[in-house]
Amino acid sequence: MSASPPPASAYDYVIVGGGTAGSVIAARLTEDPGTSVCVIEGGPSDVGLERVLKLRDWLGLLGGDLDYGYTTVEQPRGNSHIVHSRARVLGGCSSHNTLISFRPFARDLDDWVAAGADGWDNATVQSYADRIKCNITPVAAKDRNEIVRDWIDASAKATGVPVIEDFNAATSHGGGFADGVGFLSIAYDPHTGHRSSASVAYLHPVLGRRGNLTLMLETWADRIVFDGDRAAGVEVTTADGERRTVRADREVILCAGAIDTPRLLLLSGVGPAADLREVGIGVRHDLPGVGENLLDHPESIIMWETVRPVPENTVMDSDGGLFIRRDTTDPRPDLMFHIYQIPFDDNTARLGYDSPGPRNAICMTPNIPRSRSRGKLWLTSSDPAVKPALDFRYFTDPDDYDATTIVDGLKIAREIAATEPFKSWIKREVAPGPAVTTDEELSEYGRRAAHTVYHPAGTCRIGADGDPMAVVDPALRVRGLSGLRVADASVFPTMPSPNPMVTVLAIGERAADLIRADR
Ligand SMILES: Cc1cc2nc3c(=O)[nH]c(=O)nc-3n(C[C@H](O)[C@H](O)[C@H](O)COP(=O)(O)OP(=O)(O)OC[C@H]3O[C@@H](n4cnc5c(N)ncnc54)[C@H](O)[C@@H]3O)c2cc1C
Repeated sequence: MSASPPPASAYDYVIVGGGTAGSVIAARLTEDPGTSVCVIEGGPSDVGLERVLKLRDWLGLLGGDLDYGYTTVEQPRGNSHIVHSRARVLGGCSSHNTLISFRPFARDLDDWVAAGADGWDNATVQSYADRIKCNITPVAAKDRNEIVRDWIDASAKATGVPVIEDFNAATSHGGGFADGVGFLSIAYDPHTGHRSSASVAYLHPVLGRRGNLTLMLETWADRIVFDGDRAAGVEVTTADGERRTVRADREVILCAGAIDTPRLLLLSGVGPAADLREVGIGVRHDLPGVGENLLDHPESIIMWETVRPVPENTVMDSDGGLFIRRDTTDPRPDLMFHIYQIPFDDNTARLGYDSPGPRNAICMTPNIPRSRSRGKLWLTSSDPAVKPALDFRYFTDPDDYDATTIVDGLKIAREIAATEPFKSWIKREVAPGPAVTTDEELSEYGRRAAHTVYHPAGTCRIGADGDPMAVVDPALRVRGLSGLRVADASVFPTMPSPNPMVTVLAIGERAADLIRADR
């Protein structure tokens, strides 16, 4: 099967990035046979690529040939060793992530509207989430691991939160939930264990069937080409090293993700003028918000050795979630935990902790749903091959809210580990270990062993017209230029409380409508 027609010189729309949002937009726009779309994707196809499609193998993809692997600058109050995995394959991060699927909460979207994202209210965004084609389902009965069941029971008992059977049922038409614990909802096929990623759900069914959809794989977008203030195409380097320009008669749509979309704008002279001049890039358009407002969900880890091997059945070794609400003035949870049924030990091993065998560890990773630290991304060179600098400024918020949240999380995790039926699984606490007890010690350990839930976002945020730091308007058009839109995780004004992929998919769905409406 030929995946797509041979490249032409011009298309109606050129999409940079066949990732999570890019796959949705490409599929939706080409439903109209009269609209031509070219997707420039840095990675290969995932069709038939079993190591990608088999969801349980996700961890093996991190750090490999399908991972761009972005490091950070030194984090004086956090962990300087975090590597931010970003997928280099069709489907983007939905092709190497864990596909945990949460709709955003109503209050998260109220925050967006308050930040100037007119039209991104809860009712509208949920109606786009209703359209998502990925197969999102709570963990199937056969995949429900005994230790996760016992952890859910113990969490409910220790913390008083309800057991929730389907988290998204509570969110989609109910606005969200305050707290709860349960098996996660995951975008997968329980019969095959395969991903239901953005590429699987949106592109695979149409590849080779739509003459108006062209994929340029293993092709890197180096710069946006402008005709005056209008984006007229993209300069790319193809798999065999050829440099060429792919022209867009209508629009260029950037879907390269929260790191590579601002990187491409900056390389194209769109960003903070002084920063661009410093690296010798001519200023096309002074847009000070590009690369600012770098958001994430930071997490830490507590690990135990188990008395007997953890049973094998699972979706992807991280099948349960717990939400706690400490601040009762807000309807949303403010502390989340994933459970890992494997030793998730990169950061603890670096700190000198031992690691139980592969089937003899259980971990909890408390994370901060609405972290108050804000980071920045910038270029250190005009060479497109040089990776940008990322400074998440982890744990730098003035009230120490972020570090306090992690300390609370580690303490709650210990209470759960002391509660039956989970307690009977535990042989010993491996990290941070029983000697680490005071808030100061827990904060120090929690920040040094910190990790990312892999959710960078916000670096080209939506905002109102008068907001100088807004990069795109509420219709996702880059401010001050024409023919150029951004649609991916970089447009988030603030971070949705839970895992963000469903929000990104909904952005893709709505972006397609906004693009069609402007046509
Ligand atoms: C390991 C991991 C686990 C995660 N787990 C979850 C989870 O369980 N649930 C959840 O909700 N979220 C999860 N996330 C986050 C979620 O996957 C992302 O927020 C989301 O997929 C981002 O989508 P995007 O469209 O913004 O970017 P991406 O999906 O990253 O798409 C960007 C695409 O652009 C391409 N690209 C980039 N630059 C260029 C260029 N210059 N030229 C050509 N192509 C380019 C890339 O190859 C990629 O395909 C996880 C992320 C990771 C990394």
